[in-house]
Amino acid sequence: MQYFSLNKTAPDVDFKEAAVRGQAPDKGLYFPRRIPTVEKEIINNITNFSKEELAFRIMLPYVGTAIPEKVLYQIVSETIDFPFPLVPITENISSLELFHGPTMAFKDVGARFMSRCLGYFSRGQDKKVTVLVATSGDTGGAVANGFLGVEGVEVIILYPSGKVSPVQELQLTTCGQNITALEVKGSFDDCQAMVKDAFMDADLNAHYSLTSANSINVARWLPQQLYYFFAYQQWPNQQELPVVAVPSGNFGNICAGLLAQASGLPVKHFIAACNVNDAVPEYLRTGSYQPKKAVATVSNAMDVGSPSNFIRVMELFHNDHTDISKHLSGYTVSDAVTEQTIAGVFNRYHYVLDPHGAVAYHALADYLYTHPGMKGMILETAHPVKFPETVSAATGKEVTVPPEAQYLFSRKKQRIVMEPSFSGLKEWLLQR
Ligand SMILES: N[C@@H](CCOP(=O)(O)O)C(=O)O
Repeated sequence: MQYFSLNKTAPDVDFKEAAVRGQAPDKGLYFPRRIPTVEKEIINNITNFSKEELAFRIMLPYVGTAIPEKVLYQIVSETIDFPFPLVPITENISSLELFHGPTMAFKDVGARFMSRCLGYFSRGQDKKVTVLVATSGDTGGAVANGFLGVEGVEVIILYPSGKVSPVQELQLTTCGQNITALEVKGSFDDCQAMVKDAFMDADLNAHYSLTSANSINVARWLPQQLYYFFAYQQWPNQQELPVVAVPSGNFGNICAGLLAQASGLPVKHFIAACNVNDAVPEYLRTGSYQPKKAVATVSNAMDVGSPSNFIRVMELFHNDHTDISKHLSGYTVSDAVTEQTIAGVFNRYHYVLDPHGAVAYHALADYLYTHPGMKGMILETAHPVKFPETVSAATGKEVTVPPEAQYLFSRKKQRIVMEPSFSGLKEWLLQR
C-alpha cells in the first residue's frame, strides 16, 4: 500500500514511512492511494470471524509488507484485547461502548496499535523516536499508556491548560518514564498547531526523529475502523442497516468509519455529532467550510475549532458537497441539551452517558425522529467517570470510579507549563 500526501507535493510512501513520519514533508496528511475492498465473504459471514482474525484481515492491506503477517497478527490481537460491547439503550438506539480499554476511551485502539508498530519499526535503531502529540482530553492518556516503557520511543504530550477533565489530566501527567506532559496556556488548536510546526522545523528535525500520535498519523487513524466492524458483527438485523452517530472533534474517528464504509462495511448513514465547535456541521448545512476558534464545553475532547481530518473526509468524497451530504449529516448540540440528555436517558432507561455520548445520542434521536423506521447506534467514546462533575450533576448520582482507575488519584501530577507559542516549544526542545 502506498500513501500520498493530501497537499500533493510530497512523494508517495509505504505504511512504515507514513507511520514514522506522521505528517508528509509538505505538511499534508497521508491518505491511502487506493481503498481496499473488504471481501464479500467477510461481510456476509462476519459473525464467523473472531475479533482478532477480522482485525487482521482489515488492517493487512493498509500495512502491506511493512510488517510481517505474523507480527501484525500479534499487534492487532494485543491492540483489541478488551471488549467492545454493543448495548441496547432503547428499542432503536444502541451504544457501542468503546471505553473498556486501559484509559477508558476509544483512543486506546489507535494508540495501542501505533505504539506497537513504532516499537517494531524502531527495533535496532540508534536514534530515539520522539512522538509529539496534542490532546483535548483523551488522546493524551491513551498515548501515554500505549507508549509507556516502549524502548527507543519518547512521548511529549501538549494539552490545553484547564480544558481537560481532572481524570484525563491525571492520565497524561502521571506516567513518568518516557512520557512528558506540557501544559499549554491556550486551546487544543494551539497545541495542534505547535506540534504541526515542529514537524516542519529544520533545526528540530536535525536533532530529533519526530512523529505524531494524533490521528493525522495513519498508524493512529486507520485502526479506528476496527470497532465499526465489531459493531456490525453484533448488529442484530443485518438487512436493516444502522445509522451511526459519532461524537466528533478532530474527525479522525468518523473519517475512519466513512473509510470502512467505502471499503464495503454496510452502514445506512453517518452522523457527525458536535458540540458548539461545529465547523463541519456548518459546512454540511451551508457548503462553506470555515474553521472556528474553539470554545470550551462539557464535552471537552471535541473542543476542536479546526479539525485535522476534515481534509480526509473531503478526499473520500472528491470534495463533492452533495455526495458528502448523502453519507453524512451534522448536528450541533449545546451544553444545556447535552446535560438534559444525560439526565433524560438516565431517568428513562437507567443508562449513564458521558457528555460525548450524550451529544451523539441527542443527534441520533433527532435524526431517527425524522426518519421513522430506522435504527442506530452511538459510539460511546469515553467512560462517564472521566467527567464526574457533569454526569453526577445530571443524574443526581455519584459516578463510581472503576477499581482499575483508582490508582490515578494517588499519583502526583508532573508537567511543564508553557505559553502557546511554537518558539517556546522549540526552545524547550532544543535545550533539553
Ligand atoms: N479528541 C482528541 C483530540 C485529538 O484528536 P486525535 O484523534 O487527532 O488524536 C483528544 O481527546 O485529545
